[in-house]
Amino acid sequence: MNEEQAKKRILIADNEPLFLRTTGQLLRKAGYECVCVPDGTAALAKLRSEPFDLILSDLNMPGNLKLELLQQGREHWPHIPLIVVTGVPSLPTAIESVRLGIADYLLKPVKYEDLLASLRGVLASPARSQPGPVSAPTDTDALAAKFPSIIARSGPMMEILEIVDRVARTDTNVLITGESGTGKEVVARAIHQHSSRSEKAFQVIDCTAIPESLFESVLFGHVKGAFTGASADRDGLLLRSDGGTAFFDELAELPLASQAKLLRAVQERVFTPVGRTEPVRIDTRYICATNRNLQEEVNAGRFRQDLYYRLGVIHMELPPLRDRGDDVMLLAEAFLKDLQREQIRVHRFSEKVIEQFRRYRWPGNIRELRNVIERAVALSRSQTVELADLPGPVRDAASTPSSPVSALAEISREEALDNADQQYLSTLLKKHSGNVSQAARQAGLSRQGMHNLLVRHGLNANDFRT
Ligand SMILES: Nc1ncnc2c1ncn2[C@@H]1O[C@H](COP(=O)(O)OP(=O)(O)OP(=O)(O)O)[C@@H](O)[C@H]1O
Repeated sequence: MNEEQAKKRILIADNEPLFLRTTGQLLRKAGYECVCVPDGTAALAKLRSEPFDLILSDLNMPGNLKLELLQQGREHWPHIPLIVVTGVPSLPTAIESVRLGIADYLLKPVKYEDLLASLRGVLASPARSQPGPVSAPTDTDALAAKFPSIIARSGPMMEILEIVDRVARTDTNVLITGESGTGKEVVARAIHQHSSRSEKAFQVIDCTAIPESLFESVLFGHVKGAFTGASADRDGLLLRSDGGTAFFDELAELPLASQAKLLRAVQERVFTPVGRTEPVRIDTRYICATNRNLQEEVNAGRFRQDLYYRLGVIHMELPPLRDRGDDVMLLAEAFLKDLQREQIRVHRFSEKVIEQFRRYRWPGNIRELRNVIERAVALSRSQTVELADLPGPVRDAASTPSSPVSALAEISREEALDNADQQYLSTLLKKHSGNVSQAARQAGLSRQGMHNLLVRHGLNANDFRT
């Protein structure tokens, strides 16, 4: 038994007798002192009469059906970190728990190792595990001003900003989903910048850029001589996020074997560099992003459920730009203003352009909007962006298609080539079932080059997946 643990007193509240008994026994064996109670009311009574270092609480139990234990616990004993264990995950309660400043949120059945890892992590970082309850939601202007990097005013985005505001104050792992170009990385950075980890690194880890065979070495590092070519000790990407945030982009692309290795680092908060035997302890918050539906990936056996639960404690789905109402014009004006620093002569959009911006469906979302505006500003011959400065798909959105011959007669050579390019890319993506890397290889382009072309033509590789 370790001295440190022997001093820690844990209050366990759960109305499942079996869970209560076994958890109490296991944690006592691990050296903790445990007090077990069957409901929220008994837990509050214990808190009033005895000192505790941590509360482990069920969500759905008598005396906590309206989150009384969580609310009063955080209000009267904000110094005692609280871990929630629930059998019924639900977004509203997860968000509400986060709002109240809970330190971790675990799903039943909880593996004993996961529980221990969570307890140790929370007890080891007291300053961050007690973010305290969050004040009432601020008004729209104040919220928008708080996150200047996220330009938004629409209802769906204000809800997102509220969640960003809340989760930034906790250490909970966050999964951000949404179509390509909806701002997942922008949101992840905002969470980091407003968190207690903001002084430390925000480390981007692009899951598509790490070959499966090098995953451990790239992520965890290696020692000199660990394998052929390892000529010196090298730290991995994960270590750079120690004390800060690791942002795993395109998480769903991670092969299953790599997922298993990542799971250990996430749940046990340790990893072992290649060629070493001693594990390294790490204090990282995970924010992950993907444009796939991770639950579907789990159902299809392509993504580990345990990792999904660990990383997706809070799940935020970013709305596509077409569902953000007039945010499209807010963003367009902001991008135009940005560009004016270099291109002072263009400073407004014509009425018809504004109409098309509102009508077009923006499959490449905000990234596409930005590219369209950059292109238009470069092409524009006056102070106003006109329809002719927009690429074909945006200009023609929702207009009745004319016959190919008359359509061709109306457009410039550049546009005709543009259209042919778009058709070529569609055929290529169809052939490779939406696999951008394969399509890029056949076209003799880099993956990024292909990605840029797709955005320019308003194509989404996901639409070609089979
Ligand atoms: N709300 C926003 N306000 C201002 N700029 C934004 C906003 N959302 C996204 N952007 C800009 O749009 C571009 C794409 O954003 P980002 O890379 O965060 O999207 P993403 O969803 O992570 O894309 P992908 O899925 O392709 O990785 C970036 O240039 C970013 O700065």
